[in-house]
Amino acid sequence: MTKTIGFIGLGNMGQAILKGMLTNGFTTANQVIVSRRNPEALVQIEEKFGVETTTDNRVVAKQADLLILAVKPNIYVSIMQEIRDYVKDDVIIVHIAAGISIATIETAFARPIKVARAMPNTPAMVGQAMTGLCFNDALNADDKKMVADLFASLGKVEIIDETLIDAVIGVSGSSPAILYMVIEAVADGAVKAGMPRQQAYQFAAQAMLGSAKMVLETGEHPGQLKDAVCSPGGTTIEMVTKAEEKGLRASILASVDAAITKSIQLTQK
Ligand SMILES: NC(=O)C1=CN([C@@H]2O[C@H](COP(=O)(O)OP(=O)(O)OC[C@H]3O[C@@H](n4cnc5c(N)ncnc54)[C@H](OP(=O)(O)O)[C@@H]3O)[C@@H](O)[C@H]2O)C=CC1
Ligand SMILES: O=C(O)[C@@H]1CCC=N1
Repeated sequence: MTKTIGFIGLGNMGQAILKGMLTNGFTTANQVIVSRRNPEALVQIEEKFGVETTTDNRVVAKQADLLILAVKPNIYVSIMQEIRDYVKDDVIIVHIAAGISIATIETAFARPIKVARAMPNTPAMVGQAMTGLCFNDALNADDKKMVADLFASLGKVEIIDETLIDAVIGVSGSSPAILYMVIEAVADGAVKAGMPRQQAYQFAAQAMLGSAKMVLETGEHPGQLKDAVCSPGGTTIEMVTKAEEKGLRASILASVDAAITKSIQLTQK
């Protein structure tokens, strides 16, 4: 990859993407330029990743062939107004914000522009992202492949229709937050029984990882896998009974639905 990759904003998600793409060889540090407002944070970023930094978003806009907007959704439009006269003609804008449609980006640039909309998640930091990706019609096949390769370097990527992006936010963009809560709660149970906390996190997180791999690698229905853990009259069926009694499934479904609803509301604003 000989293209210059620019990041405007480099917080939690931007750093997860940058770390993933450098670790997995999608690009090299000398091909990346980053802007954000906080100069001390930029010094830390230079030290940690070896990339060029600036506080001037327009400097990044001028240099980038692929420009990743990794700021919060509420400032997307003002950032686009700030940079739109500086970006290269054939720049690819990579947009990762919840609640902002491709059409909003096209309108903000007020000219034909290549837009890739991605919804990754922070497990990109460890090469295990799940990303939903869609494009506008301005990208050619090579452009699409390049952006898909970028996200493939962070974990798994699936090309989706933009109509599914809100569902992706619920199922994988936001869901790590509640999956961490599940790990925390499962570990709390073990701590209650006397296990040291750090050890409990190891056990709980490995159980989550192993269960996820079982779903992905056996292709079996999650319900079948659950049934296989439940010995008749055993401990697990007691656990499952309590989880149902406490509304675990309904609560998770409602939580995912809340994230999706919020994403739809943000998009309609
Ligand atoms: N966190 C997640 O799990 C996911 C987040 N996303 C999306 O990623 C985007 C970023 O989220 P996240 O990384 O969590 O947010 P953070 O708050 O962690 O990062 C935002 C970044 O934007 C920078 N920033 C703020 N104002 C400006 C400005 N005017 N010019 C340049 N940089 C600016 C901040 O740095 P400074 O203050 O120094 O300017 C910071 O680096 C959001 O749109 C979100 O929807 C998508 C998928 C998952
Ligand atoms: O909380 C948010 O809005 C972002 C989008 C998906 C994950 N984090």
